[in-house]
Amino acid sequence: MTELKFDRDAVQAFRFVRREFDAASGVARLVYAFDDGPELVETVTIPGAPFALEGARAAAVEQALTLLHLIAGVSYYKAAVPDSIRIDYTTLDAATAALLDEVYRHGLGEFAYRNGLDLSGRIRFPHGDAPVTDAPVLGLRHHALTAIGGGKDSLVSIEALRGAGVNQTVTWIGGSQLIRDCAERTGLSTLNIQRQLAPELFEYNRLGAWNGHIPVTAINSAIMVLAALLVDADQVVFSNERSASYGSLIEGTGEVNHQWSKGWAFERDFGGYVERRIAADLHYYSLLRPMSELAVARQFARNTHYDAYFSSCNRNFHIRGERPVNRWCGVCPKCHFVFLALAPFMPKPRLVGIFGRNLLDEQSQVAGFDALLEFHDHKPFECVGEGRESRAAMAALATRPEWREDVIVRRFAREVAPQLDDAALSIDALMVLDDEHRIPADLWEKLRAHFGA
Ligand SMILES: CC(=O)N[C@H]1[C@@H](OP(=O)(O)OP(=O)(O)OC[C@H]2O[C@@H](n3ccc(=O)[nH]c3=O)[C@H](O)[C@@H]2O)O[C@H](CO)[C@@H](O)[C@@H]1O[C@H](C)C(=O)N[C@@H](C)C(=O)N[C@@H](CCC(=O)O)C(=O)O
Ligand SMILES: Nc1ncnc2c1ncn2[C@@H]1O[C@H](COP(=O)(O)OP(=O)(O)OP(=O)(O)O)[C@@H](O)[C@H]1O
Repeated sequence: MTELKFDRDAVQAFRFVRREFDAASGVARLVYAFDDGPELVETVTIPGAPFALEGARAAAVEQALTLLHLIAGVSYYKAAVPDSIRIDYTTLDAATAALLDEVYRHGLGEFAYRNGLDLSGRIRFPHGDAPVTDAPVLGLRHHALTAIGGGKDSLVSIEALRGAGVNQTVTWIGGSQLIRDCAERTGLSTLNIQRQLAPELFEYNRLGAWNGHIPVTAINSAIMVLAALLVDADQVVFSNERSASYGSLIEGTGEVNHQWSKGWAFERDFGGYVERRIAADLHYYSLLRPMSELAVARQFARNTHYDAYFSSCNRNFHIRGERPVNRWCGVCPKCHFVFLALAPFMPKPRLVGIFGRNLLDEQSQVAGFDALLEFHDHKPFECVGEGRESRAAMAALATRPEWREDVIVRRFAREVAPQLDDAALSIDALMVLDDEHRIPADLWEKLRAHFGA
């Protein structure tokens, strides 16, 4: 076997070499390379094969496969960030290139900031000027593929869809046992899609590749769109809340959003693209877009069914490496935020029971909570709510006898709250539902009261 070499500074071009889908096995192969280096092959396996594909459905699958190939390339492109991008097998149109420029530019925002790279004007997908045709209506079955991530958000969506009478298949990507347990706990039909990154990527990381966060929700979204066409479903449902559209405000840099591909701009542009260019009746939307994180937390707290199953702690989801012992590490920003967001809406013993400890009564956690409050620090690069949500939740706890003596709450009341405007600390203001979303009108009609009350 030849030894793998990688010099990120010597790379000139990132190549999208080819993409293949084998309908007999359900395996998609996404092939990339740097210059004339070895092929990097990522595989995605959709259960349910063999798939019978012909006519307009086969054409839509090919379009979706290409979109997935182009978006999933971000994991590899980031390793060298070369000036040139080449698509070996097709010429993109301007709209497709513009979507990809946006996904790479913003989706790699945190990566660029942390590595001190300036990506503005650097990412340009090549394109021609051929005219494009609108996607046909495929007559897809009225059915939702609902993405499940093991945390509270997707469980809120799943229960809301169930309540509204929408048929759904709970769907996840990857081999997480925790997500499988949550999915099975729903009692609904499930679909587990496997994904293997090209193993050379980990080797390249070891050899000094650029590394950092990638827009994983964009990749998962493109996988789910391909899966919807294959299993015949007309909706792909995510659970990204309004708060995901707001990033961390960094002094001297501006806004950097860790969760950009969970935000509204991505949902709007990706969802619109799917309907215009892949299948006119395939609808991609986030059911929680009108809601703040606190509104989602309130909704989750109304149901105890998942208490012993769910976890929002991302340390459960590493491809390799250790996982927390009891599903919650208790010290990361997501653990901090979810504990704080649920606290106003749950009896204290229930919440402490879920986490196995009271994070708000641990002196060593002060700095972690300060970052959430945007007090002496910026919002962490994690999927956590806005600073104003954390401040409102903490202010509510400061009025509750069962919480106000805990060290972090006491410190907030003493040192942070006096510097804040009381009017900006209202939880009620954060419960108002927003009108910016892509939820089908008839469904939203049924859910508005359910979410708003
Ligand atoms: C589990 C986790 O949080 N991972 C982030 C972590 O990566 P780490 O190196 O500690 O472990 P791995 O996840 O095992 O990744 C190994 C390497 O592979 C790269 N990689 C992974 C997946 C992929 O699709 N493409 C890749 O290139 C990865 O970059 C590593 O080099 O730190 C990384 C750097 O900051 C993060 O990129 C890892 O985040 C994962 C991609 C991930 O799946 N994270 C989700 C739990 C997550 O952050 N979800 C957000 C949504 C954010 C979004 O932009 O959509 C959420 O919780 O809402
Ligand atoms: N492995 C996965 N497969 C499919 N979808 C996923 C996966 N991981 C996350 N998602 C989806 O991505 C979106 C963002 O994930 P996120 O982690 O915020 O949600 P969650 O796990 O449902 O809740 P929480 O915010 O409490 O962690 C959600 O719609 C979630 O269902």
